[in-house]
Amino acid sequence: MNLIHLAGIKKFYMNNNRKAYVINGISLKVDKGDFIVIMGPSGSGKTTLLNILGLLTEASEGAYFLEEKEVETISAKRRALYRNEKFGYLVQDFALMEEYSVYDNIILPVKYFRKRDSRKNLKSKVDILMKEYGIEGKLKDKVKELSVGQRQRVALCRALINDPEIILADEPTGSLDSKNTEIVINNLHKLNKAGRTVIMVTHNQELAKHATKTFIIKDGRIV
Ligand SMILES: Nc1ncnc2c1ncn2[C@@H]1O[C@H](COP(=O)(O)OP(=O)(O)OP(=O)(O)O)[C@@H](O)[C@H]1O
Repeated sequence: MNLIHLAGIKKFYMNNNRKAYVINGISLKVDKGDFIVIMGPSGSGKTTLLNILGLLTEASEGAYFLEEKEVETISAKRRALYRNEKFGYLVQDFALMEEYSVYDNIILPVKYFRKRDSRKNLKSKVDILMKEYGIEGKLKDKVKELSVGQRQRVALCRALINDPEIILADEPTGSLDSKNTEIVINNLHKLNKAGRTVIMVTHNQELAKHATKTFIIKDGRIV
């Protein structure tokens, strides 16, 4: 069973009453345990594709099968649940809330979509993750007080708080020096080896060498 199957996906935005296609007929398959790398020039549609994969953006045409269920046929409510439970997101510059505590940043995905966790349960999940990534003791610190390395670990904890099967990473190393890039990549590899599927957009050719599949996108198509 494919974890993900995209069949002829297109996405357009209206520009002066005309359809401007940013994704123009992409078909691909992702298997459980894959480490997928998506590359391509700036503006080629990589982020849009990642957002479609992560159920953040709806495709305009084509079919998206998630575990063989066509996403279109899933109710909006269930889709939101899937989005939050199946996917963890890691983005460039981490998109953390600077003025908030580490704890509040990590639980953000839970806060928005899932109320089922008791406070105590949640706290213990956060503790386990923070320990795993060596930032225990930073729970109440504001993110703006942290180093780059600590921030990236907070971002990883946030991506993992719902124990997602799939990690979507959009240029997670884009703004990092080589040491921190290596740490992020090693962490993604560890998570992949532990059974999580990773889909990563990157400009860094070096990082593609670990991929199980690499897709090069140009003008909204796989080339
Ligand atoms: N909401 C939107 N409305 C209109 N056009 C959009 C929208 N979002 C993205 N685009 C356009 O879609 C194209 C693809 O954008 P996308 O961000 O997916 O590219 P990318 O390959 O990730 O680029 P980069 O490497 O620079 O981040 C761009 O031309 C962009 O301007």
